[in-house]
Amino acid sequence: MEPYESPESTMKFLREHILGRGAFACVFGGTLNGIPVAVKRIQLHDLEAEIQAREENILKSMDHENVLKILHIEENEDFKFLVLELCEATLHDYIRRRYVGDMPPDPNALHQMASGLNYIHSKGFVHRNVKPENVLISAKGVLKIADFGFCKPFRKTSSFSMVIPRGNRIYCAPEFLQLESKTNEEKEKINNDKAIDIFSLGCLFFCYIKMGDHPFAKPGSPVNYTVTSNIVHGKKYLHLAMTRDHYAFEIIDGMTQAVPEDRWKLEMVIELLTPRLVKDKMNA
Ligand SMILES: Nc1ncnc2c1ncn2[C@@H]1O[C@H](COP(=O)(O)OP(=O)(O)OP(=O)(O)O)[C@@H](O)[C@H]1O
Repeated sequence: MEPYESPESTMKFLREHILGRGAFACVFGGTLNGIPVAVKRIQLHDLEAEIQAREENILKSMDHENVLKILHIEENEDFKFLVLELCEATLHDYIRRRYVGDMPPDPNALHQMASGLNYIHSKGFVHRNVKPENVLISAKGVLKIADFGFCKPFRKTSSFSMVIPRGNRIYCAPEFLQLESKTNEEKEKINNDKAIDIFSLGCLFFCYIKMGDHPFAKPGSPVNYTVTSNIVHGKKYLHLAMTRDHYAFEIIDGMTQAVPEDRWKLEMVIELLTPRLVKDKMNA
């Protein structure tokens, strides 16, 4: 098949070279100025203009090692193309053991994810869809938070959709899962709160260390829809799957507190994941 060649730039990709698919996009391997890149192709009529613009504007404003970079944007009458730095795999692939390339040591991987998310928060955004599929792994084994389709500026009261990301909800905070039953004012507060991302990242940390397990799934039972019910009812099984003296126990427990105000702040998580403090904890 002929490659897609942009009429306005040096972007090229092969339609059969698919790196992944999401609910709204197909991602292809391609090149820009001869350099390998990922091209995220979004069907224009599939998405409201506001959502399309949101992802590209947010990505353009980000510059951090642990946040996926956007290199170029263009569109034709049918599609928008977001040209992104190329990664090798997602954390989902790693957990499923489909990716066996370079990875940082576990505490450093957690540190990288927390640093990327903290940067996103520092720029005034809540990501709202932190899950293994949305953390990418670069060829050098650097972790990058990606997919800003549900990301939202906080503090801004807006007509922003209150919809919970579709698909897998097992990383959603309890207050986020119960959004439908809330008043508009409560919905606004929850959607604006960085604490929903911190809860998701806490679940993701556990899933990463335990290669697919979930802190709200009974050890040995499948990680399925019962997890969301356990999250809502505060049934956490962390202590059955990880010893209390594990360097990450307190951190994950703190990040997955039921009450948003009680959840640990990312600054504290990042500090406790510095190599010196992890070493002290491991030697204690
Ligand atoms: N920069 C990249 N490098 C390599 N693969 C990528 C890259 N970006 C995305 N992918 C692959 O494409 C998949 C879909 O991408 P993405 O999550 O951005 O699409 P989406 O439609 O916004 O997804 P969602 O359904 O989560 O909203 C990812 O899970 C990953 O496998």
